Amino acid sequence: MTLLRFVEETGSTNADMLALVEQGVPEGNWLRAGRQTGGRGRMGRAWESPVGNLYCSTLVRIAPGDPLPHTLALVAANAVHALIAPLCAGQARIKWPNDILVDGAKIAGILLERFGDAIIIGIGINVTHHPTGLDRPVTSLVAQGAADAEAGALMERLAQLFAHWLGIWRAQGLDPVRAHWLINAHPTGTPMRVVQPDGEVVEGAFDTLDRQGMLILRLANGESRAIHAGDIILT
Ligand SMILES: O=C(O)CCCC[C@@H]1SC[C@@H]2NC(=O)N[C@@H]21
Repeated sequence: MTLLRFVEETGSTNADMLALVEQGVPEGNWLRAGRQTGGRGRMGRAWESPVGNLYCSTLVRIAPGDPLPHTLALVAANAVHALIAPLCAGQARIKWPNDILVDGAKIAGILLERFGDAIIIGIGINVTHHPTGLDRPVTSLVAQGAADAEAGALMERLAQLFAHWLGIWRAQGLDPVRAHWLINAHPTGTPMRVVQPDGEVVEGAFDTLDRQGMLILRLANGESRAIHAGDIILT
């Protein structure tokens, strides 16, 4: 059963969900905040969180037989893409591992954090606002022409879409989730630069996503490189 909770303001819905997980909260719970004062992004970055955008977190308790936990990033990306794509004037695509871009500008981000058998999945969607002054293009649903988009209504639809893709991941495994992700991600051959967590930068072209959810990069010399973590810059 899905349970949606709302708070006007918090530090981070991921941090709050972590506290709920420690109290034993079951799967299916969602927490949404109107604004965050300490929103967390990937790679230790902050996530600007003014009123008007969607900030929410849920949890999945890993059960025996589940696919690899980190592949929940693909479940979340499929759900967020399905929510956003029909509302945007431009083309929405998934960027590995789990950003959603519209015509190359970031509109949503997903942050997975693990606590014991629980994976916390935090989702931020730019609805009415997007940050300015970044070194990368960003956009929002309103900037994409979805003038009526509203965070609360989006939250309900997102919870349904996430439950749908989680059910497929559990019942059928990663393959159908991966296949759908590939249809909606950057096409094979897309040039990209990968900044790995240790700072190493690798240039290449997107080849595919392997069955562990790793990005397979084709290097200029024809070799393949499997990337398990990093920041992707489309070049
Ligand atoms: O860097 C990214 O792309 C991931 C951003 C994730 C932001 C969301 S907003 C709701 C949840 N709470 C957080 O503190 N972060 C995530």
